Amino acid sequence: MADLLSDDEIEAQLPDDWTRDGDEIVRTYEFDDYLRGVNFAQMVGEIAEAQFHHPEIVIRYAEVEIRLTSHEEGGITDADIEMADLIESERNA
Ligand SMILES: C[C@H](O)[C@H](O)[C@H]1CNC2=NC(N)=NC(=O)C2=N1
Repeated sequence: MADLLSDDEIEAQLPDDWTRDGDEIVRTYEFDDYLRGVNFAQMVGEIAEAQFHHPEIVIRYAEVEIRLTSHEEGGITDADIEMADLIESERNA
């Protein structure tokens, strides 16, 4: 079981454009159309399966919101930061 990160650790490790919302880290990505968002959500799902760490994904018209938390630990851990970093890498690939 991973350790919960401190407030300072979260602030220091949060990737650009991600924000903290209580026990979650969150980012909303914008797209030119709905299906690009759907395809992005599929890619995030594949990363989540590979990491066995699953975000909440909300697909809206031309935007996708990703929320990450570590349910078993009850807060934000390295696994959430790593997922955010991996999603950023894929989004910017
Ligand atoms: C049983 C438990 O759900 C699994 O061990 C994994 C699956 N994916 C997960 N995803 C997230 N975000 N947090 C978890 O604690 C988690 N646990």
